[in-house]
Amino acid sequence: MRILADENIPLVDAFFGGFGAIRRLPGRAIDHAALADTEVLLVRSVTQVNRQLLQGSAVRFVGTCTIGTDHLDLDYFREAGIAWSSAPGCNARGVVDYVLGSLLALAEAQGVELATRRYGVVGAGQVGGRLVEVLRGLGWNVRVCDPPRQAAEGGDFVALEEILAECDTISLHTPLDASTRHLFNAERLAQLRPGAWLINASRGAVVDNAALRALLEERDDVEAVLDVWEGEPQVDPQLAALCAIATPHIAGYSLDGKLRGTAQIYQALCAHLGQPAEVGLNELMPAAWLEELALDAQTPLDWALATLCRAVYDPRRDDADFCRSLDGDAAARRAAFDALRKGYPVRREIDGLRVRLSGEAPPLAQLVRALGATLV
Ligand SMILES: NC(=O)c1ccc[n+]([C@@H]2O[C@H](COP(=O)([O-])OP(=O)(O)OC[C@H]3O[C@@H](n4cnc5c(N)ncnc54)[C@H](O)[C@@H]3O)[C@@H](O)[C@H]2O)c1
Ligand SMILES: O=C(O)[C@H](O)[C@H](O)COP(=O)(O)O
Repeated sequence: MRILADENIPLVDAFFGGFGAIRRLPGRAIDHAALADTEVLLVRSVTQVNRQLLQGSAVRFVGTCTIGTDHLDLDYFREAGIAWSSAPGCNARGVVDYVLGSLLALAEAQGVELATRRYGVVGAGQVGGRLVEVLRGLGWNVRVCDPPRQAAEGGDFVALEEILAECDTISLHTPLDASTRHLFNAERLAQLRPGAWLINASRGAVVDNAALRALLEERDDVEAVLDVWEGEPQVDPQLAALCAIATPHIAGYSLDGKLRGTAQIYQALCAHLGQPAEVGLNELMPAAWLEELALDAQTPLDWALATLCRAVYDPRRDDADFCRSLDGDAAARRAAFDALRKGYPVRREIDGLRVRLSGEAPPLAQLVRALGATLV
């Protein structure tokens, strides 16, 4: 079996070596000619996989080691009888950690208490659902907007208008499709509350980037955190400069998330071929460099939150690296966007931490549990 894989998919040999010959290419260089006699195509989000790429090729299975599927033409796959799989939830925790780190950075810069803010989560699937659980576990005031889930399940959801009217911290976690493109357009952006924080780590085009830039130029009180951009890898440097935190689509880039993505696609390919999945992720996942922390029972809650989250990940470093890369011309900026992603340092997930509490401290214990970490 001939396999072509994006060079940024980790552990390709370990998982797929048993199936046959593997070639690797940068994701953006995968074109029709490169497919040659490829039967299994393994991609990440930067390869547009559609009729133009696949028609007339030997590809019978497409696996994307990502959560997002907006780069796949699923209608064409159906029409052409091409099997496919994505990796639902693989890096959702990394995005939650990114949002937590961004909130901490904004709170510190403005001298506000995170517990006093009102949170609105738009899209409560793999990522947003986990985020809601963490924020509510911390005891914070959270409203959730997810019309498809509301229609299917009923329950405790609110309209987007209520999020805009009531929440001063809004985090976007919808897929990108025709119904969510420019969900946050000029009109909705204009409704952001005074002092609002808007976080987008979903897909760039969920927010009208030109309208957001115009809003940020006009309103000093609004803060934006953007991990995703319209037109990636091209980013509007003026918009990035106006953001409190700007990063090159790395919110979900935990090592755990990337490896889970590869493992999930391996399992999907095994299922497609009717073979047992013999390679396991547990044996391949490296130990974290920091696994256990001790917290004194007297530690103030806000210090404990910042210490635990930042022990694992602080997006301000990614923001600093990205902002330095925005000085060059357009071609240099595009190259830097991809280079920062390709050379991304190893980052683990907050819920992998074990926390030892010295003494009885129920609120601290609750905080540790809310973060998904383990109390020992
Ligand atoms: N920045 C990153 O590194 C990164 C990493 C992972 C995922 N993502 C992106 O995050 C987004 C969420 O991923 P996910 O795994 O949670 O997806 P998901 O499909 O599990 O959940 C999306 C949720 O959004 C809801 N939704 C759909 N349309 C909506 C609308 N108009 N308003 C409100 N809710 C709506 C759906 O019902 C669903 O519950 C996707 O766009 C994905 O591509 C980005
Ligand atoms: O959809 C996803 O899983 C994420 O956006 C993912 O982190 C994208 O990373 P990429 O595939 O571009 O490396």
